[in-house]
Amino acid sequence: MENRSPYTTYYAPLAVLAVSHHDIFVASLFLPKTIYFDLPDAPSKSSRKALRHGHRDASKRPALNARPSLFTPRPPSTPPLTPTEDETAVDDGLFMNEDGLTVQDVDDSEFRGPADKESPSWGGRNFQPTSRVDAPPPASILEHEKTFEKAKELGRQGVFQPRTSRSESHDRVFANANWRVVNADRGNGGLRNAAGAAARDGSANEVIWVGTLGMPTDALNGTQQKQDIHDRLATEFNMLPVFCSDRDFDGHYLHFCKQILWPVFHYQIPDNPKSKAYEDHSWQFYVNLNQGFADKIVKNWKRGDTIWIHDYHLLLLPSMIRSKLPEAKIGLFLHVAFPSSEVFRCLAARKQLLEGMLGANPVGFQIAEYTRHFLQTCSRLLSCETTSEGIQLEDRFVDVMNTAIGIDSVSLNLHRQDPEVMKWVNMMRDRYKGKKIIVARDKLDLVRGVRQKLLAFELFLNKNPSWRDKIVLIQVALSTTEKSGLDAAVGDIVARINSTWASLSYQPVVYLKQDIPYSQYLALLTIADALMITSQREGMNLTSHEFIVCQDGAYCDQKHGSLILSEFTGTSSLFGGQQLSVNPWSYRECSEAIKQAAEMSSEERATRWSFLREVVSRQTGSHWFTSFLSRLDQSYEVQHRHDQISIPRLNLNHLAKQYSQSERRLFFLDYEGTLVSNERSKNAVVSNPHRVLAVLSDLVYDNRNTVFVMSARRADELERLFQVVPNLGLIAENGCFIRYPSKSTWTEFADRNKVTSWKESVRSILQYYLERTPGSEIEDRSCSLIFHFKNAEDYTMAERQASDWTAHINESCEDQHVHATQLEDSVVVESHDWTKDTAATCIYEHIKETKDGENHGGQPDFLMVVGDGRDDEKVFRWANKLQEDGDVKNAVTVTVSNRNTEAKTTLTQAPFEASSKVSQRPSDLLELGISKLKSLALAAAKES
Ligand SMILES: O=P(O)(O)OC[C@H]1O[C@H](O[C@H]2O[C@H](CO)[C@@H](O)[C@H](O)[C@H]2O)[C@H](O)[C@@H](O)[C@@H]1O
Repeated sequence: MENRSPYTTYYAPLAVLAVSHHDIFVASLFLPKTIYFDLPDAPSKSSRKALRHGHRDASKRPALNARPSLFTPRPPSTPPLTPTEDETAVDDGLFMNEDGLTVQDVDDSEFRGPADKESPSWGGRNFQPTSRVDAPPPASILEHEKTFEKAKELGRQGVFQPRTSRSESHDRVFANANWRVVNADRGNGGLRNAAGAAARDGSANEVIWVGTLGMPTDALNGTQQKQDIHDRLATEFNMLPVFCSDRDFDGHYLHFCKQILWPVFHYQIPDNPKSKAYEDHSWQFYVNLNQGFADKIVKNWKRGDTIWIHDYHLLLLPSMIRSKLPEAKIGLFLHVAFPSSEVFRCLAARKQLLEGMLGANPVGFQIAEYTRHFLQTCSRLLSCETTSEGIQLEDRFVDVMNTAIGIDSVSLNLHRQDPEVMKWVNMMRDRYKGKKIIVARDKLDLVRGVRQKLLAFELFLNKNPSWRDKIVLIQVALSTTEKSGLDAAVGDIVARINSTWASLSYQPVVYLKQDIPYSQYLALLTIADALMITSQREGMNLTSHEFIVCQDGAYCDQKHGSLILSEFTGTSSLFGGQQLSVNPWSYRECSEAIKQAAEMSSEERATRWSFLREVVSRQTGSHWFTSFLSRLDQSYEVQHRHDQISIPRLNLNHLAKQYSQSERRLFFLDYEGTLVSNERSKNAVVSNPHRVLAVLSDLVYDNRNTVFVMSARRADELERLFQVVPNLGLIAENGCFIRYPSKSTWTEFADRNKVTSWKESVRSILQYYLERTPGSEIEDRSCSLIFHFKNAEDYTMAERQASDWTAHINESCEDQHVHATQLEDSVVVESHDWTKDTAATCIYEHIKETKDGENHGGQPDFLMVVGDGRDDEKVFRWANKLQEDGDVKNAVTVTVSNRNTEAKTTLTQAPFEASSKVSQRPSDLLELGISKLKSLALAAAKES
């Protein structure tokens, strides 16, 4: 351990963890390690070392003083001595940057291999097995219904993928080859760096990684080798490999993730009319792969362990694990953007995906915008109750929060000291002397906006011809699995700019369609006058952070370069406007930003840079890693405490004792769903109102009792219902109106002007939907508006759209303190200002102040609240607090529902009762309880 390089991400051996504590499983699609097979005809490690150490064919090697080919004028070419693909990512001690860029440990001082040279296609490397499937299927699959028909005929599920002609001998070669564990060249470098930094800083325990090897593994099926690989990774590297079939991986990653989720999460809706079919066909693979992860984690989990799931590849995993391990501590962090609900709803599997995510607690996002979108999407698509903090499910609360990832400057600074970086800094400084340099390194997919950037640069040159010869754009483009024709389009633009503006000594765009070694990458960030990011959407963008660190002037006099940054990146929202923020869709704006960057005074650059440096230093990867884990602990603690306190059933004997010992009693009894079954429920059995009335009459007979019934109904309806119990107090329209016992007048709490104003706004929205939903109607109550769609001609459609109407009102009318709630056949809109608990508080204060004995007055020493709905929870909380504060001697709060609650007792059926033949409904149970109180009350009355 002591000898490990400071650059190396450290993964402690499993044995150490086993004795110490609870484990942290970090589930991410790709493990930080993969396997290199030493095949008979592949270069051995020693021969590869020899290559790196200069024993390569001398005729192909440039002289030491040769100009670095990276920046040789046209055609842009590969840097000298670029090792072949199979040499990449094979040395231990690699460092990853955000995009999974592999970088050699600088201990290996002579080797400067390329990083992730061409983002090798899955199964496309010659030191690893080939996939059993052809991936991806050609785009033409969408044009040929017949292909699907044929697949169906053959009884196959999923994407129709012809078998490759891979031979049996291929499998045998790999089954018998020697192998080594090497650093993986794909995956989330930002996450790995953060985990490594947190471990180094001692602020988080080492983790057990769970992921795939990022290579086809069917060829290893049934071999001892597969088991050995598994065991070695588990025991020596703390990594649990998930082996899934090549077909599942292919369908999951290349199809569902890359063709459906990645574009949609970045606002690019697949517009092929047949892409729905495409999505359906790859969905099952997404499910299968997630299930593979779930099985692996469930098998290895023990009580107290933490599970932290990462990114859009594994969205079903939280609920898959939750269903097997209800008590597990599970967190989910989404690294990519989360789109607006309007975009997310285009996904066919939208509900499954959201429900999958909600198995976690907490769910984390990079920035507030994504959190907001997620909350809105859940509210709209799942019709669940949301607050700014999270989502209230029936049985638990899911915290939703944002905490942005950062970089590890410590490690980055160590790498910057590498003499190789200095070598490249010096070369490039000389090469571009007197010129402004704009740099960029992006994946070449539509989302990253490389095309827009080049067009903006072209516009800049067109508008500012005086800058010819004085400015260069160096664009590094990493290839992706995306097949979009973008490649050719970008190539054309580069050619056009260069052919228009180049001279014998000047090439305006240096375009490298390949990745570059890390040392060159760092050198580029160091010598640049500006970094230009024009992503159309991006979860964060850590290249910007790395750029800021490299611009401190420590290794180059060129410093404090400008950051031209798309406003659609997560990073943009953190940088307080000190970046040159651009809308990548506006070429004009981007070209002006280039001009501004090129002409900015050094004072202004310094001021902006200092601010950005401060943000980057504060928001580190290590901090992100530990703060998410501590938030996960907190969420779990709260949840667990709640689960642990199993709410006791109401003890009637104890209640009777409290009752008989008290002198002034105050009752708040909810009506719908509590005293009578909820008529909204499809299976409702309406209670016998006469029995309810009889029980209430008995209760109010004792003048030490003051009883209020709380209801959503209108005042006149309640009056009619309870006219035979005049001594009963009533709360109508969920707290807007109160009628005290024995009074005939109502007190209204709502401010009429306010009500009129919010109703106007809400009515105009409802009116719009009313006109488009024949059969629906708007009910105008004094303090609420109700949109009824029970009789809608197309009920199914109305029911489906109700969550959108609800969300629309909640978004538009937030400032007016109103809230819309979707019920079974209606959407109810009412004010936040007057609720059941505000009414209960008023009544309590009023009764307290009223002279003892006069009109049920005097300080209550017994308070009972019974209810079932979410709106009753606040009344429970209020009553519990009165007891805690010593204001009321006995406060009894009772729920008659199964939701998680603040009530101290429940009247729901215990499991054994539920199975008994004569099962009772909550309202019956309450009647029983009240009947018992009635007898006590009568007995007490007789005694006195
Ligand atoms: O291409 P994939 O294998 O599907 O992975 C998606 C990307 O994951 C990583 O980027 C994401 O996380 C970064 C760190 O939180 C964040 O800055 C970025 O915006 C996210 O997209 C990885 O760095 C990329 O290379 C992957 O493409």
